[in-house]
Amino acid sequence: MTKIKICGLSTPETIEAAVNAGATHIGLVNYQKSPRFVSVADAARLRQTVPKHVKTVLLLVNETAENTARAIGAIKPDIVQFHGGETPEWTSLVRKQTGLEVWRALGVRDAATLEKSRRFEGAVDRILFDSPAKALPGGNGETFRWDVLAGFDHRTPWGLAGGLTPDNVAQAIRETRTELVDASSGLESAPGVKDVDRIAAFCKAARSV
Ligand SMILES: O=C(O)c1ccccc1N[C@@H]1O[C@H](COP(=O)(O)O)[C@@H](O)[C@H]1O
Repeated sequence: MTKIKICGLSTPETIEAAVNAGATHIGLVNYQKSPRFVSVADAARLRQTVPKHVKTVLLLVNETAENTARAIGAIKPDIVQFHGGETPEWTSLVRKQTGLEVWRALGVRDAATLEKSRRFEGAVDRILFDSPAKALPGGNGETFRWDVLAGFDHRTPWGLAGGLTPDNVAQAIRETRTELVDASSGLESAPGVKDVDRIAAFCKAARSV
């Protein structure tokens, strides 16, 4: 069964909707420029509402060591997702010091950029292939050419992100054979406002494959 991460949740109601729809992971975005930003204090409260069988992913972008430690200590996520320019040395260090699962997002432009993921072998638990950064480093609602992933020799577990919606997620899974899908802005009625019906439709479509 494909793992499903619903990211950028900011209310107990939408977390409950994602859990009830079958999400395996929920994401909390602690990045101030995002319309999905949740403060450390709010994220810590929201995290308490997530049942144990669902993993909580804390998304950070180019944070300082101090802020990273503070956020992890307060929120106690299961997974930390780095979505900026974090180095393999940094992801490795966080992984070792916290014992948490660590993911790193990479923007895919073409086949050559996939080679970049090699740098993170042994330094992360999962690579998230996303569209290249635009106004935001992620959460831009844009897909990339999934065929670029075809034939790539993945040596690290990976997931697919970038512009996934209830309408394209089944095709994305069939085409890429990804074991995890991650969606955010495609499940909203307005920037930062998650739509519970779209969350349910997304999970249903992902589980149908
Ligand atoms: O969601 C955001 O605002 C965000 C901000 C900064 C970095 C990443 C962000 N979101 C992540 O980007 C991918 C793709 O999102 P989308 O489905 O295209 O909207 C996903 O991992 C989001 O969690």
